[in-house]
Amino acid sequence: MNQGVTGTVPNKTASVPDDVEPRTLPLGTSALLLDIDGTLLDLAPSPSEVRVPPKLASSLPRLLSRTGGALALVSGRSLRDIDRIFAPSLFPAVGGHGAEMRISVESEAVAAHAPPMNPDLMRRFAAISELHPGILVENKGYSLALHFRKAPDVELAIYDRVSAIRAELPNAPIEVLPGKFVCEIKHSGFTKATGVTELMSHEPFKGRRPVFIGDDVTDETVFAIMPDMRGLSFSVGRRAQGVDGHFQAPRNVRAWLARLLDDERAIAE
Ligand SMILES: O=P(O)(O)OC[C@H]1O[C@H](O[C@H]2O[C@H](CO)[C@@H](O)[C@H](O)[C@H]2O)[C@H](O)[C@@H](O)[C@@H]1O
Ligand SMILES: [Mg+2]
Repeated sequence: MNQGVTGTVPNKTASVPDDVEPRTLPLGTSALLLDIDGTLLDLAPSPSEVRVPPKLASSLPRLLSRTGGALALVSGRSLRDIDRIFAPSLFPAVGGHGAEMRISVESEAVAAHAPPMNPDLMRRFAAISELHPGILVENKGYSLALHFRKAPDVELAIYDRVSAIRAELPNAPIEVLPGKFVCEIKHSGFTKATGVTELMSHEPFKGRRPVFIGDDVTDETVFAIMPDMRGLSFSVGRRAQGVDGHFQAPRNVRAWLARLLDDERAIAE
């Protein structure tokens, strides 16, 4: 059996054809780095309404074991939220777009890379939700997300208010991160890419080939560093520039992850 990755695009600047999924991976030498919302999980009307399908709940712990612990969730969500969603399973994770990190489920130690957001600033940004009852505030402690999926018409008004607050505080170490029907205000100085770079410097990730799958603009920082790490990247639901392939939807990612376990069984037999 070919244990390499097939179906990759040689010229990374070329546009990505339809559904160029990797066929299989050698789990013994790969590190699986997986975005959550829009990649592993289908999007839901609100952050608390996402569900982990039973098959994924079963395949992720098995993949964690088959990779010798080198599987990590790389998310904009806080680690607390990630653990809630995947309970009772626990995974290594980069949370809050690089704001926090847990390298191993054995130690459970969490490294924090961002201080709590200034309470006054937090209050001012949260008050933007008064624009419309459909705006949902997600307080991550070190950052704040304003969700407008239920009030899409207020997107511009939200960004205007955020810009006005930032203009009053030009030296505040914060930046604005747009996502899917969400405007997030976070500390500057860390990203999913800084998180992944740090994670990959630790055992059991160190020395493995990273394979990152993500769906959103915020995942582009990781797509960009994969070539320097001899890694591979795959986008979901859109053909992002510079990636090695593309999954049509989260269900395709989940099916591929389940197939990886079957492939490994075939290799062992
Ligand atoms: O980096 P990710 O794991 O993809 O997380 C990105 C953000 O995901 C969540 O918000 C998004 O998903 C919600 C549930 O499907 C959806 O309702 C919302 O519109 C999306 O923006 C999460 O709430 C954020 O904290 C993450 O940053
Ligand atoms: Mg995502």
